[in-house]
Amino acid sequence: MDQAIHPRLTVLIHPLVQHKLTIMRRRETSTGEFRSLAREVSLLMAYELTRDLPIERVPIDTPLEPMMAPSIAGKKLCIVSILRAGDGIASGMLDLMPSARVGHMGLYRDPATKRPVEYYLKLPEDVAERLVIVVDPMLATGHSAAAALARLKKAGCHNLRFACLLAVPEGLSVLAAEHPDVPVYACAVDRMLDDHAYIRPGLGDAGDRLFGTK
Ligand SMILES: O=P(O)(O)OC[C@H]1O[C@H](OP(=O)(O)OP(=O)(O)O)[C@H](O)[C@@H]1O
Ligand SMILES: O=c1cc[nH]c(=O)[nH]1
Ligand SMILES: [Mg+2]
Repeated sequence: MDQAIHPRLTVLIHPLVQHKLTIMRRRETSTGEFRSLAREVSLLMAYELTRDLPIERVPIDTPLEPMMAPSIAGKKLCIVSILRAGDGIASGMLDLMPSARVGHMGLYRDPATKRPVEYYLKLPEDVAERLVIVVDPMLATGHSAAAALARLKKAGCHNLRFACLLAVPEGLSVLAAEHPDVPVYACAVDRMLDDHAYIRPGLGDAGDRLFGTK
């Protein structure tokens, strides 16, 4: 059903992911717990997102004998965090992939127009040669993610993936229309957007919950 909205959507139905996400959604979950859970869920997401990375065999010596052992081929990947809430996802992914490069893109949603406004951009120089995982916990209208992906394509990136905690059909449709080539990973697809473009049932404002700003 969700794949009808976005043909390259993967929903992470693993019980650990779903259980942790439920705790994150709860109103009474504290900032500290929310942040730790975001990190744990993101590590699990990174495991799924990297399942198909190309492998090559390299010669190594074990203490007992030489062997040809599997190793990830090519340049390592780059995580691009959509500030500021994306940082809550990037940190968990970096726990699993500590040598990944990291780019930052500052986008905020104009409260009146609900459209993203770019206020910061810093990418690794060789970003175009890397697999780029764009992270932001919330895919709501989809315009922030679509703008981020468009900006990265303009910078020459052609191997892109987008990862979020929660998506809604509206945002998935925007990504399917504007970036059908980009696989999307989400932990859940929620019911709808409300009149303020918040995800329902959702988890509230991801940035505020991660950083305790409200
Ligand atoms: O799909 P969209 O409708 O574009 O909305 C999603 C965006 O809104 C949130 O960011 P926000 O503007 O609250 O910024 P913040 O991360 O600084 O809190 C969220 O983290 C996304 O970036
Ligand atoms: O529900 C939503 C929508 C956008 N941004 C959030 O943090 N939460
Ligand atoms: Mg916010």
